[in-house]
Amino acid sequence: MTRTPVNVTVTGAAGQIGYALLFRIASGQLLGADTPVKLNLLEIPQGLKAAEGTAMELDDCAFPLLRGIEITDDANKAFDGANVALLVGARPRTAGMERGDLLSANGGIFGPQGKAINDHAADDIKVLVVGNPANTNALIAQQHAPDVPAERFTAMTRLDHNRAVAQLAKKLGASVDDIKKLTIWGNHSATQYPDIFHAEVAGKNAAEAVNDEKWLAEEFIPTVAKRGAAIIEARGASSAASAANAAIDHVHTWVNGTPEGDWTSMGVVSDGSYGVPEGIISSFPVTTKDGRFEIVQGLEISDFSRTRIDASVQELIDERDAVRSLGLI
Ligand SMILES: NC(=O)C1=CN([C@@H]2O[C@H](COP(=O)(O)OP(=O)(O)OC[C@H]3O[C@@H](n4cnc5c(N)ncnc54)[C@H](O)[C@@H]3O)[C@@H](O)[C@H]2O)C=CC1
Ligand SMILES: O=C([O-])CC(=O)C(=O)O
Repeated sequence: MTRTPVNVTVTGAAGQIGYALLFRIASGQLLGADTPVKLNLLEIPQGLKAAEGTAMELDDCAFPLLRGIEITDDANKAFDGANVALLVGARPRTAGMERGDLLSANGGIFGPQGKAINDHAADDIKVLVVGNPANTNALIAQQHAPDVPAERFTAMTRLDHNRAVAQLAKKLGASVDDIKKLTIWGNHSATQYPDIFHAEVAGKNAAEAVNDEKWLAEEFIPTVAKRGAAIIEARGASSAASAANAAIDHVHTWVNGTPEGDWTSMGVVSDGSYGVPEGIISSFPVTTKDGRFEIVQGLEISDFSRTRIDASVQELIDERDAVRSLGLI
């Protein structure tokens, strides 16, 4: 435990995901039990006091791995020397807000944060964007960081992945551990496509084990894709603990690797694989090793899957075109 601490920057630290996330990072669940961390918390001025309160509680946990907490409303300071950045803070959609307004408001956040990462983060920076619309916010940040390799900007679809694993396990009476190689394609939105055609349950093909295309089309896919809205409806607030858990999983897997015989889902910059236009940030099946990821190649895509992947990718293209026409990238 004599290692230099890893600098982890969290934006939106005083929000509900932040509250569910910071204690887990500080306890070692993000980077491992032998990796000390230093937390840099970025908030807007109105959020600073609540972030101070969370920092007091972090102190009170006496986490052995936590080597310091800085709180600021200045992105240049927050990302200074950052090795890992979790961009959680975003402008939520409020009543009467059009999509263009939402994209503009978030462009005003993720553009400057991307530039601050470009100018101040450590050379090995890894960025996860959680704040919605996550894929396009990640694209905006990436486009403002020309000196950072594009593949270091990722968007979170791990919550969707975990939701899909849980639903599939429930349907088959299997354990979540038995489910492998499930994929979320496309956007973190209601158009996402959770794909079980290459998934395995205890070594057998999951789609064959389910053998029920009606359940797939009418229950499984909509349940996973609309789970965020269902949580808001039930809880009166959006997913927070499960979103924080997925953020931990995403970074942990990116840093430590996917197990042999499995993959995960991450929103990553497309290299043109599977007909997804180069440059947009779309969810793909990926394997990770030594802090790098690779898009899984060579999967056969059925017509059922193709239509759904294309629809979600089209939404990402439309979002990219909208932020382009607003001058945000
Ligand atoms: N990708 C995914 O799977 C999921 C994404 N989300 C998204 O995560 C985001 C955060 O969710 P919650 O924590 O529940 O929201 P929240 O509203 O509780 O917290 C957001 C925090 O961000 C702060 N913030 C706003 N602008 C900021 C800026 N420019 N810099 C730093 N901080 C800023 C706010 O002051 C607030 O404390 C939302 O956009 C939500 O839609 C939520 C669940 C899943
Ligand atoms: O819709 C939201 O704000 C929350 C969200 O992304 C999710 O739960 O998947």
